[in-house]
Formats: sequence, C-alpha cells, structure tokens
Amino acid sequence: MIMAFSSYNFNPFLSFSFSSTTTTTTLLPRLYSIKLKWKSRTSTPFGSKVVGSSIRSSPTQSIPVESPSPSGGSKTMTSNSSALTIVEVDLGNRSYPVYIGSGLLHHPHFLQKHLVGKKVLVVTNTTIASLYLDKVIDALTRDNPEISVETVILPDGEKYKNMETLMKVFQQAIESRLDRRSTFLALGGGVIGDMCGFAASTFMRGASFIQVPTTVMAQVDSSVGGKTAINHPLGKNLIGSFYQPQCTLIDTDTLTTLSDRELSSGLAEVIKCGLIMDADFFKWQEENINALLAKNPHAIAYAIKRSCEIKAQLVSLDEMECGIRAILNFGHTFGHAIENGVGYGQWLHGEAIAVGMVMAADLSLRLGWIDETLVKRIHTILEHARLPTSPPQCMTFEMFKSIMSVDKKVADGVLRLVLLKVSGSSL
Ligand SMILES: NC(=O)c1ccc[n+]([C@@H]2O[C@H](COP(=O)([O-])OP(=O)(O)OC[C@H]3O[C@@H](n4cnc5c(N)ncnc54)[C@H](O)[C@@H]3O)[C@@H](O)[C@H]2O)c1
Ligand SMILES: O=C(O)C(=O)C[C@@H](O)[C@H](O)[C@H](O)COP(=O)(O)O
Ligand SMILES: [Zn+2]
Repeated sequence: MIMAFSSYNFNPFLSFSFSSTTTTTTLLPRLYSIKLKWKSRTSTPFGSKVVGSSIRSSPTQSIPVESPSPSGGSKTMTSNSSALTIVEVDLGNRSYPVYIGSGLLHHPHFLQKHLVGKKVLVVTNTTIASLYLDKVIDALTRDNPEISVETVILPDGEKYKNMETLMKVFQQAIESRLDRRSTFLALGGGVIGDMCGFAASTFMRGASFIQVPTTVMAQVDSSVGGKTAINHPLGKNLIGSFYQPQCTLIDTDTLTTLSDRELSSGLAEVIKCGLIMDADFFKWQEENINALLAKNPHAIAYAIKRSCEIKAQLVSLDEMECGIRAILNFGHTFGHAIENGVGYGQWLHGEAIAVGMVMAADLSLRLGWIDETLVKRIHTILEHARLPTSPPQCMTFEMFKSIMSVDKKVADGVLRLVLLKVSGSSL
C-alpha cells in the first residue's frame, strides 16, 4: 500500500490537498479514486481573490480501484461471412448483445428477436427522425404485421435532457397505451439514449428497452452499460437509474451523416478507453487518428468494437459502479462541471471530457503517478482529434468547486476523483 499526502497548485488555478491510499501494480495504467479536500488558492486567472474550504474536514479513506482480470466478463464474436461483431455484456440473466456492423438496420431480425410485447415506442429527435426513423420502423415491422410502432420526436439538444422532455415521453407512452410488455427504442445519440432508458426504467416500474445509437459517442459508450439519466440545473445526470437494454444495435452506416464536431466529441471517449484500460489501443489511436477523423470504416469499426469490449468488461464486473466501473468516469468530474458551468449544450460532452482528462492527467503528474511524456501524449492526441485541452475562460475556481461538490462520486461529503497511475513502462 502507498499513502500519499500532497498539496498542489492545479492547472494552474485550482489548488487541492489530497490524501490517498492505493495499491501498487505492475499492470497497465491504473486509476485511483482519491479523496480531495479543497485548499485555499491565491487568485483566479481573472484576478479576484478566492478562499477555498474543505468539503469535509475529517480524515478520509480512499478506495483503490483494481484492474479487471483479462477474462473479465464480456465475449466478442466476429462473423466470417459478414462484418457483424457481437460484444456480449455479461450480466447473468440480464446479459445482452451489442451488435456492431455496417447496414445492420437492413436486417429486421436483429431488432425483432428482442421485442417482448407487440408495441414499440421509438424515442428520437427532430434531426434523427428525418434521417433514420423510416428505416427503423421498417426494420421493426417488416414481415411482422403484429408489431405496432408509435413515435415521440423530441427537441434536439443536451439542454432538453431534462424532466420536461422526459414528461413528453411518458405522455406519448400513456396515450399510446403502452404496457409493461412494450418496448422503448432509443434512436439517436447519448441524449436520446439516456432519456429513453430512464423513461423505460420508470414507466410502469420498468418496460423493455432497446438502444439504436447513431453517434460515435453513443456507439462507443452511452448505449452500453445501462447508465440512464436526465440533467438537473445544478448537475449533470443527477437523476437516473442503472437499467440495461435488451440489446444494442450499432449500424455504423448511420455515422455517414454525423458532423465532424460530433465525431471528435465521440473520439474523446475512445481515447479515454485506451488510457484507462488498453495501452496498445491508445497507441493504435495515436497511429490511426487521421483515419478515424476521415471516418475510415475499418478504423471506425475497430474503435467501436474495442471501446464496447472495454466498457462491457467493466460493466460486467461492476454494474452499479461500486468500484472498478468508476474508471469509466476518468475526466468526468471536471468535464461535467464544465458542461454545467458553461450551460448544457454549449460544450459537447466529449469536448468537456477532453479537458477533464487533461486536468486529471495534470493532477496525476503532480502526484508523481505519471510522467511528462504521457501528459504530452494525451495533449497531442486530443489536439489531433480536434478537441480542446484547456478549460473555458469563464470557469472560475468557485464554479468548479461548487459544481463538483454535487458529483455522484462524492461519498459522505468527500469528493473522489479518478486519476491515472502508470506502473512500469506499459504506456
Ligand atoms: N449513459 C452513458 O453511459 C453515457 C456515456 C457517454 C455519454 N452520455 C451522455 O450522452 C450525451 C451526449 O451524447 P451525444 O454526443 O451522442 O450527443 P447527442 O445525443 O446530443 O447527439 C449529438 C448531435 O448529433 C445529432 N445526431 C445524432 N445522430 C446523428 C447522425 N447519425 N447523423 C447526424 N446527426 C446526428 C443529434 O441530433 C445531436 O444534434 C450526454 O448527455 C452524455 O452525458 C452518456
Ligand atoms: O458508463 C459509465 O460508467 C461512464 O462513466 C461512462 C461515461 O462516459 C458517461 O459519460 C456517463 O454518463 C457518466 O456517468 P455519471 O455517473 O458520471 O453521470
Ligand atoms: Zn462520458
């Protein structure tokens, strides 16, 4: 066990003190939950004087986050005859497949075999409905006249990921006479997936749920693992549930219509996956970032597959984020503060997470847990991915402090952060 107590000027305008307990390892880059107490700082970048305070002053105990065993939980099958890959999220009797491939929406059986009852409510938004709704309705109903499909088309944007919009979903569900055997199908990015999943988890105390993600962000991350949520004005994703879908269907062809900015945003989570779990994957990303930005189908398919495998493995080990799953939150404590601080939707999720990872890497460096070379590599790959690497000018120390104090990783008043630690020369 290593005990570390340190105090640092941060980034360079936040100042913290730490106490942490970690276990050593010779494996890959490791992440550690650390307890954080706010320390005083001298001035903001904008010149005003701020004095920080402890969120909690009593001694803290940190939770070491263990690396999963290589065999940990998920299975991947790649078909020889087609480009279909199936990543299994292994959760006992709630296990489900993540289908990944080009043109999968042309094949009705992938969706139809996971329908429980005869009614489906497709939850989507104004942008995606005009692109893919007809295709999904066809996939749900072709050669299957018993299936009836209702739709609810929500306004587009993170700023609508809230209770008011959720009520529109319930309204449609009730008016359409959905019952407990009905299926909620999320067609869209992470905003739609998170809201639709939350609606499914609470409608009549739980209906069926299918994810059809259409952004890189949703295909590499949000459609796998069962975190659902809406935002609160005071914090991101504060109201939600863990609720797994019956299946996730990733038709990579849907990415052809995705904007470059959204593509980059999704790549932030791919980069996160490499950093937290797979040094070779991170190296592969460094070598293939241009292919990813050009939407090279092979590069994109590999990035989705590997990210889903990593996520499925972590979720299978720790569905409810009692331990190891928290490493998927690398960069998110700072990132969520940015999303909330600048106003939901002003910064994309992946943009905020990119800066959050830079901030977390900076803390890791100051603790002596990673070296300058890795910090530089993180900056470089994020810049190549056309992602920001500095916090927005408007975010003051007080804003970070107050927003981060409601982070879901706060335990008994103490904020816990996920940081990188490299043992050996794995990265
Ligand atoms: N549950 C989880 O584990 C998890 C993981 C990561 C992110 N998230 C959440 O996901 C949200 C971000 O998701 P996102 O980045 O997908 O944003 P998003 O859902 O807002 O989608 C981004 C934009 O792309 C548009 N769009 C979607 N698919 C498209 C397509 N194929 N072609 C053209 N345009 C398309 C959308 O209409 C939207 O304007 C955040 O709320 C974040 O908190 C959740
Ligand atoms: O699935 C997880 O676990 C993650 O942390 C994935 C994150 O990329 C995602 O943004 C998630 O919604 C964040 O979770 P939260 O619990 O911090 O809201
Ligand atoms: Zn995320």
